[in-house]
Amino acid sequence: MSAVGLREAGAALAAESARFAGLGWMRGTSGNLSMTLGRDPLRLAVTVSGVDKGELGADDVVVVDAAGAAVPDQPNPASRPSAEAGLHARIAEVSGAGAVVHVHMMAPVLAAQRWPDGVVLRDLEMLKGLGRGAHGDVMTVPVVPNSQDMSVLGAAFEAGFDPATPALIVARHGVYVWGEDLRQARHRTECLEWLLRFALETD
Ligand SMILES: CSCCC(=O)C(=O)COP(=O)(O)O
Ligand SMILES: [Zn+2]
Repeated sequence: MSAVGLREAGAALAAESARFAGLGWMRGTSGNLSMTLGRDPLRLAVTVSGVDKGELGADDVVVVDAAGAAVPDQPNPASRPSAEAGLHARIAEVSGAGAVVHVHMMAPVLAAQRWPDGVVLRDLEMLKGLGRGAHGDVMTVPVVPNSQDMSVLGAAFEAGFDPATPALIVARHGVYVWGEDLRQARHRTECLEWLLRFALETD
């Protein structure tokens, strides 16, 4: 990808990050976002590591491979990709997603604590926001244990992957949501947060 194209991707990631930070879902330096740039070989634009994601600029982006490692010849060679880039890459590869969102909102972490075998959602209009039916359809959001090893998290994700469920909760950590692009991934994230809060507050 050209430096100009990567800058555009970085600007889109920065704008989305600012929205999530504004919602309080990327506190401190938490959270990270990615966009799929190419599939053969897999390439993702991912946010940089360890900075306030509400303050990103267009250059705060790194291109990574299928393992989440920075590829050679980056425009900003000093920038480190998100520590969770490897899981983004696995999700993008397995699901075909064009964008992956990872935020540290509270509802999925609380839900995973209460339902560690998966969070069951049913009979709610907001399920349509995740491509499901509002009646008679049951969506179980998978929960995997947290790990600092992205290949462990990636394997756990893949073992429970359901193409009709574009979300994964990492216990005591946060949530991953994906879609065909950043906008769809954001809408799904917003709807999932609503659904999880409903589940928690009505249980
Ligand atoms: C307090 S944030 C801990 C790391 C984390 O879970 C996260 O989402 C941010 O990691 P990154 O390397 O993308 O900054
Ligand atoms: Zn995280």
